[in-house]
Amino acid sequence: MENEIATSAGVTPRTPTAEQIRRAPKVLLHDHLDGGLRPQTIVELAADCGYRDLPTTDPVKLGEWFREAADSGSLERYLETFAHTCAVMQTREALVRVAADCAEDLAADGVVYAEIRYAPEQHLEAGLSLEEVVEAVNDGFRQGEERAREAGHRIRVRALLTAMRHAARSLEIAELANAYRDRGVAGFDIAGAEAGHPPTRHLDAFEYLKRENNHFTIHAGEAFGLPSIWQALQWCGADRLGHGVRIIDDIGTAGDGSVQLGRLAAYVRDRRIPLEMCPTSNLQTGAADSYAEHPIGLLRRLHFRVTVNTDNRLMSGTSMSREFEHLIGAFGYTLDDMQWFTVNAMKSAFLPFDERLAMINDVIKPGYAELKAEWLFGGSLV
Ligand SMILES: O=c1[nH]cnc2c1ncn2[C@@H]1O[C@H](CO)[C@@H](O)[C@H]1O
Ligand SMILES: [Zn+2]
Repeated sequence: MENEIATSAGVTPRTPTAEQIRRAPKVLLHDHLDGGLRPQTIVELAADCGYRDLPTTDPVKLGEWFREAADSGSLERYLETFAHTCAVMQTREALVRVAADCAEDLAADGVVYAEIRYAPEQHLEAGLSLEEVVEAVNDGFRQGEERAREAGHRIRVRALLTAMRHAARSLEIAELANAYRDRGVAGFDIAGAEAGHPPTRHLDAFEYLKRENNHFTIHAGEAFGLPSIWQALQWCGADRLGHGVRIIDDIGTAGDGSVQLGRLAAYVRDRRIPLEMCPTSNLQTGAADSYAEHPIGLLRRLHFRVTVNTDNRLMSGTSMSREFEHLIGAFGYTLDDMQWFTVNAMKSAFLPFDERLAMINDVIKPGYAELKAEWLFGGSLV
């Protein structure tokens, strides 16, 4: 789209180009390691480990298969596709490679800070210990950061350890997250099918993490409504909400356009609870009907602490740039809006405060300032 230039009164907000969106610094808080593999890598790892159940070994068709299979309107069916990615992530070499690819791909897409989650308990089939899984993934992230640096990109990656909500290992995984806290692991999460698996089943894990002054997020309010969000916050004490889209059910809009927040929605906004929103994933699992109708539009207008995320780049055929392209198409967002979402995400990261502040002031704001100034010079400043 053609960029408009300044009016005499000031600068008309311009629609960012695809290239600007890619180059803009972005922060990613909700992305699953086992949901972001390159199709080519899956095919090669399957051949290496003798996994024969892939639906196809053609990388292009495999990418399409994941997107279509995940596009079912149900979270449970969406999650079935992870059997294939987890199957090829069972050795140290495979985990290092997938984690390194992940960091490299995100950096090439302009992501400067990412928290990548995965469930260590899903990578033990070939005999690795939980510790070996964490160390392999950490090593992969360091390799990917290094490869990105060589390619001229800067990214920092931290891991979040996920426990599966239908299983019974959450306390053990929480202890693992705490043990690796100063070694690449920034926090904890629970994921998996939401209906029938309330977060309160894992209270001992959350209470342990709180006693240890550690951080956690909970997938809540994605496939299931307000009770799940309420439990995640008021029983479990989550620092952030994975998705949280159903908070919209506690927000009423009157005929005159005025908005009324229920007690829970008001609490989420007042306490600045970060919402890790993943628009494309939500369209696939039926949590929203279209980008234009996605609750992120209203929540951003109401100044909730909203962040933009990918969830599963493979299953959703997406990237951070693509998520922003969809939102810009639906809501007319500008670089200022992108910066607002990005600063929100950086403020909400599980990094120490001084590092978050430095990322905002020394990386994110200068990055956006440079992009916003380009129209003055008719091109890139670099
Ligand atoms: O959107 C989601 N909601 C709930 N669980 C998910 C979602 N995406 C992925 N996983 C689950 O998290 C595990 C660890 O990464 C994945 O294996 C998948 O089962
Ligand atoms: Zn998720």
